[in-house]
Amino acid sequence: MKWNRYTIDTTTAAVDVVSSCLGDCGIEGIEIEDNVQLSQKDIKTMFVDFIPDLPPDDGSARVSFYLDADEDNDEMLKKVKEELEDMKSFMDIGPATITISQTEDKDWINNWKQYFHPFSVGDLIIKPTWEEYTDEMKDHLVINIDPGTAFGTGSHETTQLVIRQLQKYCKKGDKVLDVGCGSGILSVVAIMLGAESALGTDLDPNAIIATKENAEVNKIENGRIEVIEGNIIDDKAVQDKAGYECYDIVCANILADVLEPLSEEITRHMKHGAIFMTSGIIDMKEEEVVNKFRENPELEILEINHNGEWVNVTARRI
Ligand SMILES: C[S@@+](CC[C@H](N)C(=O)[O-])C[C@H]1O[C@@H](n2cnc3c(N)ncnc32)[C@H](O)[C@@H]1O
Repeated sequence: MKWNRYTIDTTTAAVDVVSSCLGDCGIEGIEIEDNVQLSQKDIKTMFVDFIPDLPPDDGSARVSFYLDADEDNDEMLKKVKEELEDMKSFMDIGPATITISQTEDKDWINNWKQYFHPFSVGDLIIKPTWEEYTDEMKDHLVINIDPGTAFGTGSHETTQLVIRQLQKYCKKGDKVLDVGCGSGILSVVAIMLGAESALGTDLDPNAIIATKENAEVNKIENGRIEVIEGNIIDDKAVQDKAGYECYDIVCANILADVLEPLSEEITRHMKHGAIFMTSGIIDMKEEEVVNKFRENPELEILEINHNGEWVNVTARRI
């Protein structure tokens, strides 16, 4: 589907007013671009793979909206222009010029790919599926990843914290449960490190698709990576499918609010002595999560590691 993208040149001070004027015209869904750096507080509460470097903030901003390119946009555009003109008599909204460009859905979905390039975590190299193998990769374990619209290129600190724990604890023949598998990256890494099988679970149907595709692209034999859509914390059907007392390793890179109830449920699925490696915990929640883990008498905390603001807690089932 083709869209016309209309971009209004305005100022950071007027962004809210311009956005609400678009809402009044009946436009749903806008995009705001400015060069205001994210605060540390913003960054801490976001779960994003890439934070772009921005040029200096010059006070300018752009507000864009999208209209179906196959429809007549003239009437809506006239309405928007009239609203902007009205507003100009009340406050400075910058030039308020409107420029048009065309775009397609797939551009929005694939835009992030320009930032994703091969990188290493310890000895392991993580490579986007669309990039070529190079000579430097030949003595390394290389995994190919295309997360699609799921989370998990491997470049996020939280994913890397778990990958390092897998490198430390994953043994040949292990059975792995990957709760919140996203792109399936942790399951693929576990298999590459010698695990016998990995079961991924996720609430997001796109994660289920991405995990299957990433298993295939890494030439992992059928059946070694399986996936279930659903919530192991409170869905009996998912719990039964996953099975009990059968995993050597459970990895879960999910936010603290999910890990806390998960820490009550998960030991039933783990063998005695199995390892529970978690990440996705922002540092301000570390103490809360650690205390919650300590409430489960079957969990013994082995390690706490940090990467930037993110925390990994690794525990063992007694
Ligand atoms: C930060 S991503 C981690 C993806 C990947 N495992 C990684 O380490 O890069 C968290 C994933 O957990 C999923 N998720 C959130 N709550 C969940 C739950 N209760 N059960 C299963 N998956 C969940 C999200 O849909 C998301 O795909």
